[in-house]
Amino acid sequence: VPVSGTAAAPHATAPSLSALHPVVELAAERLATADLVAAAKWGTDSPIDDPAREQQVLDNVAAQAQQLGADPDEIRVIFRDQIEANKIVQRGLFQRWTDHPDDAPTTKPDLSVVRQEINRVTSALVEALATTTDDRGAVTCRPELLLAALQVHHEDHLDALHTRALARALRSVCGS
Ligand SMILES: C=C(O[C@@H]1C=C(C(=O)O)C=C[C@H]1O)C(=O)O
Repeated sequence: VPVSGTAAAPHATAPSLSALHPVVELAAERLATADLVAAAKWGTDSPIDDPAREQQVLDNVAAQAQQLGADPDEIRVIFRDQIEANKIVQRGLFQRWTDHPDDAPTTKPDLSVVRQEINRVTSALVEALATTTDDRGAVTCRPELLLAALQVHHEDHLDALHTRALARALRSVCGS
């Protein structure tokens, strides 16, 4: 009798994914870019908070939402949370690197290149939000979101800092 969950078929008995799984996965992917942003800013004059760039991000997602037939204001609110969550990770890493200089990054990514990656994930997340408008308005949204968050937490091996930031990022996904 074959043992279930062996290396040959690791996902054979995996539970089905919640409709909101892509939303959570992309929110986590966007948060993963915060590590690169923090490394790009560490030891430079670039501040963690960049209000002009934030405005650009919010205007872009609102315009994309409009094109996709989603509610631009709703998408803006959700992205304010993505931005706050991103800064939680950056601040957490700055604190960690201040306390433990040996953990500080030794290479500095180019912020403009990292922002291109952020733009890509941002756009995919707006799409995922637009296609889950009905799921996000349903009474099942919160349990589905929690299930998806637990799955992504497990899949991505999120540490405490990224888990806390992910919870912040998902605050308004089911409405406020
Ligand atoms: C990610 C950055 O840091 C902050 C977070 C932003 C975001 O999540 O889009 C935008 C600007 C900054 O306030 C960045 O500077 O690009």
